[in-house]
Amino acid sequence: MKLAEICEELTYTCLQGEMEKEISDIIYDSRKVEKDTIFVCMVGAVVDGHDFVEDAVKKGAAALVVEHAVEIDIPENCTVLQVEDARYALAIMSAAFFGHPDRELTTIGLTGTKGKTTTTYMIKSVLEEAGKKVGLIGTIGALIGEEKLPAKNTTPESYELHKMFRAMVDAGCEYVVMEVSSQGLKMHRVAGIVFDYGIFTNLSPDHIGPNEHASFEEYQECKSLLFRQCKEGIVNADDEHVDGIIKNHTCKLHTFSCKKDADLMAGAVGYLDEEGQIGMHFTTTGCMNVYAVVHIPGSFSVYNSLVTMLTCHLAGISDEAILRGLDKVKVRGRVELVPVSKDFTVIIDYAHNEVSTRSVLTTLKEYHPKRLICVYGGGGNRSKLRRYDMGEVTGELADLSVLTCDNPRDEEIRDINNDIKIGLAKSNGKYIEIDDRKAAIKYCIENAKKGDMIVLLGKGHEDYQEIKGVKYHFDEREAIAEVKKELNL
Ligand SMILES: CC(=O)N[C@H]1[C@@H](OP(=O)(O)OP(=O)(O)OC[C@H]2O[C@@H](n3ccc(=O)[nH]c3=O)[C@H](O)[C@@H]2O)O[C@H](CO)[C@@H](O)[C@@H]1O[C@H](C)C(=O)N[C@@H](C)C(=O)N[C@H](CCC(=O)O)C(=O)O
Ligand SMILES: Nc1ncnc2c1ncn2[C@@H]1O[C@H](COP(=O)(O)OP(=O)(O)OP(=O)(O)O)[C@@H](O)[C@H]1O
Ligand SMILES: N[C@H](CCC[C@H](N)C(=O)O)C(=O)O
Ligand SMILES: [Mg+2]
Repeated sequence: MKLAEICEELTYTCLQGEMEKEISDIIYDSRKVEKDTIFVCMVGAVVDGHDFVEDAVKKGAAALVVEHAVEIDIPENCTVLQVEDARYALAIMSAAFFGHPDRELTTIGLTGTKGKTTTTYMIKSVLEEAGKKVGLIGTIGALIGEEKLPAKNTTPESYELHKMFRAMVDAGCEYVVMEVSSQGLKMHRVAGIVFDYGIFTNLSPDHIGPNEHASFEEYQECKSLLFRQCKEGIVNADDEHVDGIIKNHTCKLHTFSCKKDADLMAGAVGYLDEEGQIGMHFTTTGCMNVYAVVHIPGSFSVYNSLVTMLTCHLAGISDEAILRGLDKVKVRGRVELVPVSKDFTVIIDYAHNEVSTRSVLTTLKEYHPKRLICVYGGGGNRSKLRRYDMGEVTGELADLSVLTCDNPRDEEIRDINNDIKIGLAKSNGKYIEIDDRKAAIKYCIENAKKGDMIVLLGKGHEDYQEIKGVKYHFDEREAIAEVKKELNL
C-alpha cells in the first residue's frame, strides 16, 4: 500500500521525502523493522522510541513517524512525518493499512472497572445462540469463534487490534465484542473507531499508581471517552459515577438498573441453588419482559446479564436466543467451580481488587459455607491500594486468608504481603503465609472441613507466575489436579 493511502486520514507535517512510495508494513518496535516499513516512534513508560531511529534507518525503514526532531542525519530517501501524537497516528494508519476492518463489523466495546471480561463472554454466547459468528478481544486473549489468538494487553495496541479485526472479517465474523480498558483509551489504542455499541459496567478506584493513572479523576475521564466515540451508549444507571462517565457524550443513551427506572430493569432477584447448582435467577421489565437464569453467582452477575440483554436486544437478537445464551455461559477463571470433593467447594476467581473481592465473597457467603477460606497474593508493580483493600476485605469477610504468590514481578513477596497485612490488621483478619501457591492450595485442601468453601483469588484464567521478568508456567486447575493426586482424592 502507498504511504499516501496509509496517511489519508492522518494529520501530519511532511518534514522530508515523498509520499508515493510502497510500504510493506507498519512497525513500532525498532527490533522488528525491515526494508520498506514505516517506523513509528512512540514515547513509552520505559524508553523513547525516538532513541532507536538510527537502528530503524539502518534496517531500511522507508518512513519515520516522529513527534519531535531527532539528532541524527536521516537519509534523503527516508520520508519523515511529524505528528502530534505517535500512538494516535499509529491507530489511524493501522486502520487504513488493514482496510478499515472495524467498519465491516458490528463493534461492541465495554469499559468499566469490573465485569468486562465476563460480559464479553456473555454477549458472545448470546450472539452465537442467534447464529452469528463473533470475534472477542480481552483479558483472556482474543477469539475468532473458537480459535484462540494470543494477546499481550486486554486492549491490544491499535496495529494488533486492526490486524485482529481483519482476520475476524476474513473468517466471516459479523460482530466483535471487546474490552476497552482505560489504559487502552488513554493510549489511543482504539482511536478512530466508532463503536456501534459502547458499554459502561461500573466504576471504582483501581489502576491508580505509577505506569497507570495519575488519579481517580483521570481514570474516570479516560473511561468516559468511549461515549464520545460510539453510536449507542448502554450504561449502568445504578453506578454512582455514571454522570461523570456520560459527561460530554455524543451517543444515544440506554440505561439498565436493578434499583430505578431504566430502559431495562431487573427484579425478583434470587440465588439458584436447586440441584446443587449455583447461579442467579431474576425477571426483567422495560424493553424485555422475561425470566432469566445465569449460572454465575453474585448480584454482579445480574448486572452483567442486564448489559448483555439490553445490548443484544438493541442489536435485534430474539429474547429466546438471549435467554439461551445466558443460561449456557461459563467464563474461565470467573467464579469457576473446580470439582475436588463432595465435602467442600473449590472456586477459582479473578477478583484482585476491593470491589470484586467484596462482591465475590459476599456472594459466596449467601451459600452459607462452614468456613470461607481465601488464597491470594498481590501483583507486583501494581497499585498498592489493591493490597491494603483486599487484606481489609478478606479480613472482614473470610474466616482465613492464606497469603501467597501472584505475579510478584520485580517486587519481593515479603514486601507485598506486608502491604496486605496492613489491610488485614484493620479488620482483624486471621491469616497464614505460604509463598508457594501450589503449597498454599494443598494446605487448604488437606485441611478442609465438610461445608468449607476455598476460593482462589486473583489468577483466574492466568497460566503463569511472573517473577523478576520471567513467566513460569502455573495453572491453578493443574495445581489442584496434582494436589488431588498427591492426597488421593
Ligand atoms: C505501561 C504500559 O501501559 N505500557 C504499554 C506500552 O508500552 P510502552 O510503549 O510504554 O513500552 P516501552 O518499553 O517504554 O517502549 C516505548 C516504545 O519504544 C519501542 N522500542 C523499545 C525498545 C527497543 O529496542 N526499540 C523500540 O523501538 C517500543 O516498541 C515502544 O513502541 O505500550 C505497549 C504496546 O501497546 C503495551 O504492550 C504496554 O503494556 C504493558 C505490557 C502493560 O502492562 N500495560 C498495562 C498497564 C495495561 O495496559 N493494562 C490494560 C488493562 C488491564 C486490565 O485491567 O485488564 C490493558 O489494556 O492491557
Ligand atoms: N459487574 C461486576 N461488578 C463487580 N464485580 C464483578 C463484576 N463482574 C465480575 N466481577 C468480579 O470481578 C472479577 C473480574 O471480573 P471480570 O474479569 O469480568 O472484570 P474485568 O472488568 O474484565 O476486569 P479486569 O480489568 O481485571 O480484566 C470476577 O472474577 C468477579 O469476582
Ligand atoms: N490484568 C490486571 C490484573 C492482574 C491480576 C493479578 N494476577 C496480577 O498479576 O496483578 C493487571 O495486570 O493489573
Ligand atoms: Mg478483563
